[in-house]
Amino acid sequence: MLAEKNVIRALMVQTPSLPGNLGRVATTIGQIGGDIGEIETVQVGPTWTMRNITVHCDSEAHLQEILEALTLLEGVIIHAVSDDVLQAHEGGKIHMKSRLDIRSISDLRRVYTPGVAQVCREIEEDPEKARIYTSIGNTVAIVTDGTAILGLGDIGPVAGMPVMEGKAALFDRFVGISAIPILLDTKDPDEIVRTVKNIAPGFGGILLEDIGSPHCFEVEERLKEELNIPVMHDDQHGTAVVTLAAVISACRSAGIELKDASVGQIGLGAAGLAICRMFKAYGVKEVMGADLSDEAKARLTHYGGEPVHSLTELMERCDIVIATTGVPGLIKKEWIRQGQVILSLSNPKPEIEPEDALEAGASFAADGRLVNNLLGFPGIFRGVLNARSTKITEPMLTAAAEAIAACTKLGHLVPHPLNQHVHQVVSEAVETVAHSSE
Ligand SMILES: NC(=O)C1=CN([C@@H]2O[C@H](COP(=O)(O)OP(=O)(O)OC[C@H]3O[C@@H](n4cnc5c(N)ncnc54)[C@H](O)[C@@H]3O)[C@@H](O)[C@H]2O)C=CC1
Ligand SMILES: CC(=O)C(=O)O
Ligand SMILES: [Mg+2]
Repeated sequence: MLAEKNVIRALMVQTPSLPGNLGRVATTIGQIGGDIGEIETVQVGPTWTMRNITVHCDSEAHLQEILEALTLLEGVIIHAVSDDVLQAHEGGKIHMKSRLDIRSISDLRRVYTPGVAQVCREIEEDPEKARIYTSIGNTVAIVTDGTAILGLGDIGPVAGMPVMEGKAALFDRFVGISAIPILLDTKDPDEIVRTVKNIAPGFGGILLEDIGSPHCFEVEERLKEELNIPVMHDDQHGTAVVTLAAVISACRSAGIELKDASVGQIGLGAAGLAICRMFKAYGVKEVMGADLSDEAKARLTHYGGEPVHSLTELMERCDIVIATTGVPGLIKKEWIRQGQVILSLSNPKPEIEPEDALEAGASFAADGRLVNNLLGFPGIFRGVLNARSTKITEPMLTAAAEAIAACTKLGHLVPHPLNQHVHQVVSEAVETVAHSSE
């Protein structure tokens, strides 16, 4: 089984400035099974070169093995080893910035008092003008109660903040939306709904994130009903959109008719139930599901899916298997059938490593790093905010999934997430549906 390379370190490495020396370092790292990420030249001396090399290792012991091997190389000096991920998080990942420069007294009077009072009056007379004269229409609240942070479970909202900051950074990077994490010190659905309603005037939309099931279902439904701005639980619908897109692409490459295929979902929580609902709504006839909870299985039945008794039954019967349980290593290699599509989407660790699934005979396999809701939520919100839509509807989500699939290369499951084009096409697809239903 291939290990997971979850230990990421930046090595400050000095080598002689002669051809082949970087090659010696890279070969040594590779021979011991380390994966090289970024290489940055930070300083060039008279006879030496200093580089920052990011290395992905299986464990601390594996890292030590690599360091020891490097120190045996003649002329190579390791000056520092730092934790790249922790370092990137120092001080947090986001920061609210002024769009206007404030240098003179007249700037001050225009941006702040007394000038600002005139703008307040305009908005008081016509609240719609808040869309023009404030950032509200381009701002999304990322709301969590910390109860299902990735697959780490109920670790609380503050421990979940790095995820929320990450989502905010992605909103900014991909679609220019300003997003603000809101951490809730309550898990009570009534209180969550009341709090989100009370803060909603400051936002153009609400992204619910990592709120556990089953209370996430009630919270989202009530907020959608009671607010006149778009609300979406990312773990449900963002994930369902990207999963459907990946499966459409897999079927296209494998020449399978998706609607006639049997789809099996392991884990019927927030992500899993929404995936089943989306496949049913897309016209897939056979959608099966497994969960430890009888209530979760009853919800699947309510939406037209078929609960199965065991994971092995599901693995035997389904052409396409998706897992969102948060349980690493849940799917055994020996359960995989030749040609199956296996999407083990739990973060930070999947139910089966894609390499293992492929080795066991899967035709396509991916984990939650690749098939990730980051391909969906930025464009979906850009689209509804552009259209000034008050809802995110099922046809919009289907259009988003089809847009992602349409810009996926044959043989791939999804487009590269850093490809700006995918976020733009999702946004355009959602906006088009929003305008057509006005
Ligand atoms: N790749 C992506 O874009 C996304 C991945 N996820 C991942 O999916 C996982 C679950 O997230 P949520 O649905 O929000 O959590 P959740 O807590 O709502 O759902 C998890 C479900 O899995 C079930 N489960 C747990 N162990 C099981 C087992 N051994 N067999 C069958 N069912 C089992 C639970 O009963 C529960 O219904 C997390 O690891 C999360 O990171 C979630 C959203 C997006
Ligand atoms: C990607 C994501 O939203 C999750 O794993 O919870
Ligand atoms: Mg999430």
